[in-house]
Amino acid sequence: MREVKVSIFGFGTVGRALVEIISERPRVAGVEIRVESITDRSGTVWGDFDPLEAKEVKENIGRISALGDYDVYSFKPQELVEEIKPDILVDVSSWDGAFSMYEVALREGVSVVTSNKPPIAEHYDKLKELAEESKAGIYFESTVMAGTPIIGLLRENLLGENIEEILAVLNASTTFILTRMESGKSFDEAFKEAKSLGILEEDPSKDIDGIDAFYKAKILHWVAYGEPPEKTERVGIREVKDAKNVRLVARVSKGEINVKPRKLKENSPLLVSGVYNAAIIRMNNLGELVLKGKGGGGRVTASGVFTDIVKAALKFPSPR
Ligand SMILES: NC(=O)c1ccc[n+]([C@@H]2O[C@H](COP(=O)([O-])OP(=O)(O)OC[C@H]3O[C@@H](n4cnc5c(N)ncnc54)[C@H](O)[C@@H]3O)[C@@H](O)[C@H]2O)c1
Ligand SMILES: N[C@@H](CCO)C(=O)O
Ligand code: NA
Repeated sequence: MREVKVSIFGFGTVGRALVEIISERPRVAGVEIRVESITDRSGTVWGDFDPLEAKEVKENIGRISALGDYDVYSFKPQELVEEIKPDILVDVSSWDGAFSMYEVALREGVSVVTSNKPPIAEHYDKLKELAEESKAGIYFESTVMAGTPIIGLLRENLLGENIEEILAVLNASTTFILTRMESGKSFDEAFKEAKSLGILEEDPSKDIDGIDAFYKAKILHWVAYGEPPEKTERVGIREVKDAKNVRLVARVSKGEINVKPRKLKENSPLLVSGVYNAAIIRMNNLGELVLKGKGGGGRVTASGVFTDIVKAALKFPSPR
């Protein structure tokens, strides 16, 4: 059994769901996962604490520093890796600037697992280079479609294909809002309901204005083509009046991404509802491949993060 020490950065909806799944499945595929530290904005707990007790304290008191009987450290994010030296850094925070922390981790040979999109969307080439230099890995399944495995599908498979186009509904919050508006709810009523599901970003304008879907489309472009897009367009859902069969659709093709509301045909695989995402991948040999699955929610996202932790522990290669 190979024990891996993980440092969890961020302890919100996804981070707390992750410690639940780790407690349910501590040993998988010859890997034993040990939570070495957990960080939120109030500090870092490190050592022989019970992650489920930390989850209770976070949920009841709101900050992990209230976990009594354990030392609480106030590491800067970069210090965290240098002091704790985990095997794997798991970022489940909403810190857009987390790239600087990943850079330190990868240079130290610490693999990075993340569900946080901006660092991957804005710095994929540099992160890949750092990972290759230090024989660490960068894994980000849950940045796109949460635990639904579109990233693994593209990074580890389809290597004989030209990816001609990807059309996808990648944001669960706007799908939820649009489907509630279809059934007669106002935008504001639907927005409030989405908030209660725990799928909205810490800054919900990222969902509404298409920024979250745009980050995800950019990540798909990086993985499919190994470069950033030159041509981009982004329109959110604030101006949608008739929501019937409308979804926020991302289109990715070589050199170009756009995100905008589109009215879909009744039989379109993209006409998803609730927290479901869907993607149509068009290729030269395989033709059309459709992937549909949940794209939001704490455990849905933590599931993809968990798989990436095991892949990182096994030093799973990612050709793309
Ligand atoms: N919830 C989902 O369905 C889902 C799905 C896919 C990806 N994600 C992504 O996963 C990440 C976590 O999502 P969530 O739903 O748990 O969000 P959340 O808002 O519930 O939790 C984010 C946590 O990060 C913490 N944080 C932010 N900046 C920090 C910093 N500088 N230092 C320490 N802690 C910091 C916040 O305090 C918060 O506790 C986000 O990047 C989100 O975009 C979420
Ligand atoms: N806010 C995001 C969470 C999943 O990335 C969404 O609604 O899809
Ligand atoms: Na995914």
